Amino acid sequence: MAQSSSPPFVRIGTRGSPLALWQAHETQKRLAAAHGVPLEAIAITVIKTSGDIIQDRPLAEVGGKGLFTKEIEQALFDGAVDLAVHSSKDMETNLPDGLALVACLPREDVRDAFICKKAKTLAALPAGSVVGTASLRRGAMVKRLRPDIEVVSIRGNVDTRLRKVETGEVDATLLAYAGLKRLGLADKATSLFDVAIFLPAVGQGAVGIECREADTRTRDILAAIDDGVTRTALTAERAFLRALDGSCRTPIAGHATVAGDRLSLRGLIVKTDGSIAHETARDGACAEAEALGADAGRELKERGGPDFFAHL
Ligand SMILES: NCc1[nH]cc(CCC(=O)O)c1CC(=O)O
Repeated sequence: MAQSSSPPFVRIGTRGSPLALWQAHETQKRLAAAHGVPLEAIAITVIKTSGDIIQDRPLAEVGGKGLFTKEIEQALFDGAVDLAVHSSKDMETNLPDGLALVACLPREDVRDAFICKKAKTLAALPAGSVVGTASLRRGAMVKRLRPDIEVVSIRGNVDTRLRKVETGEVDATLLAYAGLKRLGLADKATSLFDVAIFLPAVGQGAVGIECREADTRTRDILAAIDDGVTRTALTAERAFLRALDGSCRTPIAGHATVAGDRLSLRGLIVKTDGSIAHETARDGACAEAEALGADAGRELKERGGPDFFAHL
């Protein structure tokens, strides 16, 4: 039945994958609670991105992670939505001029999960086993830890990847534990990698919210749900990535933690074949998050040299 409704309080743009929808609904819930408005007052618009459409080729080949955000960012520019909710891991290193990452939801567990029916851990997997992953970082780290294991590229959403293990198409895969938890699939994780040996991707487990930089109304609305600790960690991690010029094509890992007003960051670059890795760390004041991250990134860029990622 047609119903005259007042304009929405604010409008969210999101991809349509199950994980993206979870993130959009979580943002909607938090905004509704923080501002005392009904859920229905916060519109959710699902936007199909090129990344959702091109499913058959590895992401690094078809143009990287901008593919998952471009159409949503266009909707922001067009004024069709006010804010975009992303897995911050999938956000481009350099956002388009006029857009900004202004808020974060509290971070989920950052660890990578090992999913396998044949062994409890990567270390216990028989030589010659096949690990499927879409992530260059995970592939390179698997090679580094287990050069005797074959890494193949698989794409698709979380369900698709789990099915490939289930059907035996691959012996194991690695997924963000955060995504599994959010989808109610935590029990699919066979084991979890300690961050000390398997450093997560920049932004892993953190939901990032983007809006038009000059849109002070939306920025004020988002400030009410922003998790400052997560945003500080993300600031350091993303500055690290930016200094390295990281895209989906480069196996880079980075993870920051915050305790009080102090921040610790670890960063790593690794060759796709796992043969060489360089790692660094920074500790400092949260207020220096950006500078600490950038400094760590510059160090690794220098240590890696100009050809570190060149063979890709
Ligand atoms: N690239 C896909 C993607 N983007 C965010 C997550 C997981 C959730 C998160 O890290 O916040 C995933 C799936 C995965 O890496 O397993």
